Formats: sequence, structure tokens, C-alpha cells
Amino acid sequence: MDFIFIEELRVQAWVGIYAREKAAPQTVELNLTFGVPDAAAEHDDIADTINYAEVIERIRAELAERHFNLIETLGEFVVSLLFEEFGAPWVKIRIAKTGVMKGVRRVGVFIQRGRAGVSLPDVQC
Ligand SMILES: Nc1nc2c(c(=O)[nH]1)N=C([C@H](O)[C@@H](O)CO)CN2
Repeated sequence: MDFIFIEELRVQAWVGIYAREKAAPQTVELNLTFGVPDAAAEHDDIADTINYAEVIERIRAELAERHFNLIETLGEFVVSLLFEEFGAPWVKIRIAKTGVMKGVRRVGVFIQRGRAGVSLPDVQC
């Protein structure tokens, strides 16, 4: 398996438990790593892999449309998108809110998931 990474993707998202977080979107920062088949590099064909430009576009579009109370739920939603829409065999994501709490630069969640039968590799995200 090869891995695609997307670093410091900033997206406007509706997420949070407080009224102010339900009234307006806020910027969240995503780091994602996901597995892709080795065949892409063998054949040099975008059709054999996951197009990271499409992943970024889909995440932006989906997060603009729905509200999540918890950053954990938002994270699970992005993992499901990568599994179900893009067929990723393995996903690791880190999602952070920036500057939402005094004295804290970033707070968030990271999630690592493999499809059934896919062992979890030790990969940085
Ligand atoms: N485990 C969590 N704790 C908290 C969350 C969250 O999503 N998961 N969210 C909040 C608020 O929405 C936060 O943005 C306030 O600054 C608090 N705790």
C-alpha cells in the first residue's frame, strides 16, 4: 500500500456544542493520510488511485452543509467519506480547532481506521 497525505487543510466547518458555534462556521485544520493501491504508481494512471483534489473538494462541500456537535463525530464522518466514497483501505486523520480555548493553540481528535482485514500500519499523520 502507498499513502497519500494532505497537510494543514483548512476548511470552514459547522462544529461545536455552543450557540456561537451553531450560529457560524469556524476554521478547522485537517491532516489526513490514506492508503492507495500500489497499482497507481505501476500504471501512472489517476484512474488507479484516489484523486486527492477530489477528496479535498468533497470534504469542503460536505462540511459546509452540516453541523456536528463534536469534533469526534466530524472526524468519523470524514473517515466514512474516505471509506465509502473513495474506497480507501486505511485512513488516519487529525482534526483541530484553532484558538477556541484560552491558552491552547489547537484542540481536536485523531482517528485511525482500517477496513476489515487491513492491518493498521505505523504511519505519521
Ligand atoms: N470531547 C470533546 N469535548 C469538547 C468538544 C468536542 O467536540 N469534543 N467541543 C467543545 C466545544 O464545542 C469547544 O469548541 C469549545 O471551545 C468542548 N468540548
